[in-house]
Amino acid sequence: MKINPTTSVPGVSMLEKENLGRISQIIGPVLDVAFPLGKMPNIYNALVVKGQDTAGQKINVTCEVQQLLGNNRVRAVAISATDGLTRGMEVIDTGAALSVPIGGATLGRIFNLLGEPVDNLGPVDTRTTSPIHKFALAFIQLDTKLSIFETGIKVVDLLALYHRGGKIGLFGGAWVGKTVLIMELINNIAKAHRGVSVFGGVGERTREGNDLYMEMKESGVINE
Ligand SMILES: Nc1ncnc2c1ncn2[C@@H]1O[C@H](COP(=O)(O)OP(=O)(O)OP(=O)(O)O)[C@@H](O)[C@H]1O
Repeated sequence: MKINPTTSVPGVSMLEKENLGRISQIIGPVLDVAFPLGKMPNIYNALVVKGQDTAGQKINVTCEVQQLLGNNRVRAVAISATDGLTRGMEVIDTGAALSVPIGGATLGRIFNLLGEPVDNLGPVDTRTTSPIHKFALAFIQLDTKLSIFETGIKVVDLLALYHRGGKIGLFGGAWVGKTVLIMELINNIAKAHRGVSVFGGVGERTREGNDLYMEMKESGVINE
């Protein structure tokens, strides 16, 4: 059974309660969690830490299992800050990878990595969700007719074509224009199509993510 940690509110379902672990080590964003014998979560499962820090503030941190360490321990990476987490805290295995909303309702919206809207434009229809880790399509399912995904950026469309339905990464040295290029892509694609859905990654916590967020705010792509 798949559970979307972002939609399993309020509280935690009984199924989630069944598989509880405890934090055994925290190093920055990396958590080691010990689970009962025979109840190890799978790699990529989402774990949720809910509790209170020493100041009484509520904590709700989602992590993703990256490694099985042996001795019933897993190593997970937190998707948000781990401030306030302490050893011994309860960790819930949600039994599934993180899922995010997909489909028409997501167009023109901006989400964090948990699939929660961060553009203050209200809730999004979360009936159709998809896990963030999936197997790639089989060759026979792929469209054999290649087509170009036009970006409207001349140098890209001419020299480094994007394949429709493919994935792209943007790598470059410091201050060479990665953020500007991403902004331009978002802007052109949103105008050319019905909109664009933006899912933030761990970068949300980095200066890169903040730059992007601020620029989108200034250019009116998001309202806040
Ligand atoms: N095509 C361009 N022509 C002129 N200036 C540009 C161009 N692209 C980006 N810049 C300028 O270069 C600077 C760096 O751009 P940007 O922030 O997009 O780089 P970055 O690669 O994302 O940087 P960082 O590695 O620090 O995240 C900015 O001042 C931006 O306005």
